[in-house]
Amino acid sequence: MTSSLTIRRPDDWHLHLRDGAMMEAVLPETARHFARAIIMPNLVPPVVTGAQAASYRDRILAALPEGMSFEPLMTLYMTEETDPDDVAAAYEAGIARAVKLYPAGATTNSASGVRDFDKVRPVMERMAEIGMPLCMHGEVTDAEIDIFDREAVFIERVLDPIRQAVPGLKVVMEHITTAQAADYVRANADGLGATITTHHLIINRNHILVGGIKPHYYCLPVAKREIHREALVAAATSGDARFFLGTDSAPHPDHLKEHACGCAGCFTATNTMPLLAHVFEQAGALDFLESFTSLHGPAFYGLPANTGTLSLAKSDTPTVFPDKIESATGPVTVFDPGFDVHWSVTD
Ligand SMILES: NC(=O)N[C@@H](CC(=O)O)C(=O)O
Ligand SMILES: [Zn+2]
Ligand SMILES: [Zn+2]
Repeated sequence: MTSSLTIRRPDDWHLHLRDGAMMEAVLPETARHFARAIIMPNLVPPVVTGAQAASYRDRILAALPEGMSFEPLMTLYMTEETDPDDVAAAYEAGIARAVKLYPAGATTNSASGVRDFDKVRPVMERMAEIGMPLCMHGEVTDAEIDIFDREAVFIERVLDPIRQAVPGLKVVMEHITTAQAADYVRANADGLGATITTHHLIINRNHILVGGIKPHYYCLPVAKREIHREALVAAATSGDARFFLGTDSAPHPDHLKEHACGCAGCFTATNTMPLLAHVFEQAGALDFLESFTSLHGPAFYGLPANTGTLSLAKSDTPTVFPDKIESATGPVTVFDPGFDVHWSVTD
């Protein structure tokens, strides 16, 4: 039985840090274990321009506690007015690493996102030329499409046509939740990757709905059937370099989760690494944990892997994680996997 493990320091390729008091509360939770993260731009107002991304990056670095090191990798929120020159300049200056596409209305703070994909074609063409990745929230928003089908329909109606129309565009399918998404990634070798969250490797839709509604398990894309969770575990633990960790850790204060119209998002920054060690061990794939959390992401983004390490150990007694993180905007519930986890981060 493996009881300890040292891997290269991991990165999080999809993270929500928010801003202000919430950012101060959640940033140490990520910086404690992760060297870098792709920072999502869905603030209010969104981070659209290179100048906005640079000032958001400065606010993140200013909020970082003494003695912690962390590199935020910034993204730009794509709108129908996004200027290709501004995007290219921000990429070339190292200010922005990727652009994020939210179909308008698909998720938290996506109202300024894209309605007409033809309008953003020039930006995507420019990105393909310079090799800048496009991160996609892959769900259609049509009222008549069932929420559990929105990712699969997005692949057919939006993602595949965009990839045909803009050859060479590097795309990350963010937080994939279906077997169809994993299959699509595998079937398309060139410049296509996918992030997988911690929580989608653990919960299926029953966890949200059976025995009473569990608002802390509600996120977008919503967790699907068990067969899809199994497909995600198979993809994440396969060693296939196109799949890598993006926690999508998305803090909302409890009073907005435990609400008649509860916000979407699971907060997993605090316990992601022990949870993943558990999931990978259960799948008999502990040897592939490092490639999923620390090697495939940098390779996709064209960055070096981290030189530092992270050590985990397994003990006989279950690890106790905090139930909540306190913030000046209210407590944030830490994702509860619903089973005992014996792994913890030791160093
Ligand atoms: N995943 C979520 O359920 N919520 C995210 C937005 C997103 O990543 O879609 C958030 O910003 O709260
Ligand atoms: Zn999303
Ligand atoms: Zn997200």
